[in-house]
Amino acid sequence: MSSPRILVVDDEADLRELLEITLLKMGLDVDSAETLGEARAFLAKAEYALVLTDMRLPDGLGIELVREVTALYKGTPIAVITAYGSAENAVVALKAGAFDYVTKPVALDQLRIMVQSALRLSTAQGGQAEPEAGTPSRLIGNSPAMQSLRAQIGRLARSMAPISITGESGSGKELAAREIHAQSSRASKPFIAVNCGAIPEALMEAEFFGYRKGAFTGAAEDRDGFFQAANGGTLMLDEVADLPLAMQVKLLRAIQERRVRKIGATAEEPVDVRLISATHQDLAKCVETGKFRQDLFYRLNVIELSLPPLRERLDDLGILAGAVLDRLAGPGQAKLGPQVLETLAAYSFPGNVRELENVLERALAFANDGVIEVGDLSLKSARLAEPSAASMPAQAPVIDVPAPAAPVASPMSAAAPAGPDTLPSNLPEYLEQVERDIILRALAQTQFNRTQAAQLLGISFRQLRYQMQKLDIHAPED
Ligand SMILES: Nc1ncnc2c1ncn2[C@@H]1O[C@H](COP(=O)(O)OP(=O)(O)OP(=O)(O)O)[C@@H](O)[C@H]1O
Repeated sequence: MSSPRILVVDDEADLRELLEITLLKMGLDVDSAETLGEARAFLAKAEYALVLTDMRLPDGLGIELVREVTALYKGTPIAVITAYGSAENAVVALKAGAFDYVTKPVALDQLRIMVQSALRLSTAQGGQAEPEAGTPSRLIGNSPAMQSLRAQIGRLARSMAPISITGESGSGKELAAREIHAQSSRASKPFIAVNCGAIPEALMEAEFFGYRKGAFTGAAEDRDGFFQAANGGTLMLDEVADLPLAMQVKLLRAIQERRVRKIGATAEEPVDVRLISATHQDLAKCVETGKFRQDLFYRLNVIELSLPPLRERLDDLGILAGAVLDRLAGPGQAKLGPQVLETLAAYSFPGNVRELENVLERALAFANDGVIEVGDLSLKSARLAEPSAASMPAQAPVIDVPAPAAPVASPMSAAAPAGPDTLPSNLPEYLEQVERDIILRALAQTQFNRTQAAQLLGISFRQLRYQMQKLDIHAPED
């Protein structure tokens, strides 16, 4: 069997030679072109497992080749070599469909990592441009929005370009990120999702980059961070807008250098991580208000993937509800009674698919013989959707379900001040009690619907879940 063949396109003889030698040593066959014209001639004659092109060539720009290869040789990944610090070129190339990039001076360890990743792509998918038709997706739904989303994911899975996923809370951002990873050549490596809003600022650097034994008090042994844990795979930065500015600087550096340094280590180590970020906030607005760095935004936001809210794809309600019930009760064991789907379609689902899951889980607990009736639903009447010809029954029903007994906030203990002028005797304990009290009140108000409680409190579902775990708050049936 012949070795995979790589096409190198560069007019600088020294660099070309270095690339050729490195690739040959990896057991690969190499063709070299000095110009776009020569590269086109090679491409017309042979199939390549990777094209690696410089950006400036005597007869044009490498980006032209990126566009041509992306359009004409769909199964062939193309990567570009960009000048150091030229984030713009790298981002433009990735947007145009480049698989990846390396910066000059070319670090050979990074080059090898990139080439291996391109080779995995051609072996994993046999050089196909799209994932095989019929591959089951985790993202359920047949609405046009979901079909287009799945097609985009299929294309995005084939590149290293950082993706920024936007969408309301619970709309499936993490699920989409997992799907991209699962369809990529990185699927056999880890997918690590990090909730940036849930990590205390003081621990962030250690959590992201790891530390060496003895780096600080309590560092009893070497520990990897998220970047090392996700090496070869995908790192999802969820709620990325919550990253403090100091951490944004460090993250930007790690992305630019593709290297990280553990706290207490002297040397940096290369990391091969595909980044996916997600937020339910408007990141561009965060840049305007100075909360998020422009340069990091530019690096993370190379490709945008936007998830539609559930209320904009109500056609999917039936299939989603069916899948959720099958998962909760076993296949075919539970179903929706008359008018339930219409009732659900009249609700605006601010918490999206997650809220649908919560609503059905709760309803199933009230349901007789696995048949959910309208009365088993506990939807907030205030949140019913604006009427829309497609989805609304004539009258939006108002459903009031008695709240199951939710724990009631306990009175403040001795840590609390006796009056407005007295100070608490133990501030952390006091603050914890205040937080617990507020969370419990929000949960009681929403009949323990965590999605709605998080909304009431203006925090994300994950933040609420994290705080509940921290404060040891459980749902009544837990
Ligand atoms: N299209 C879908 N098909 C099936 N399940 C879905 C879909 N979209 C979301 N879900 C389910 O909804 C729940 C929430 O999804 P996910 O955690 O991906 O949302 P998110 O947008 O990342 O939420 P958050 O903004 O709170 O982090 C999960 O249980 C997920 O499996």
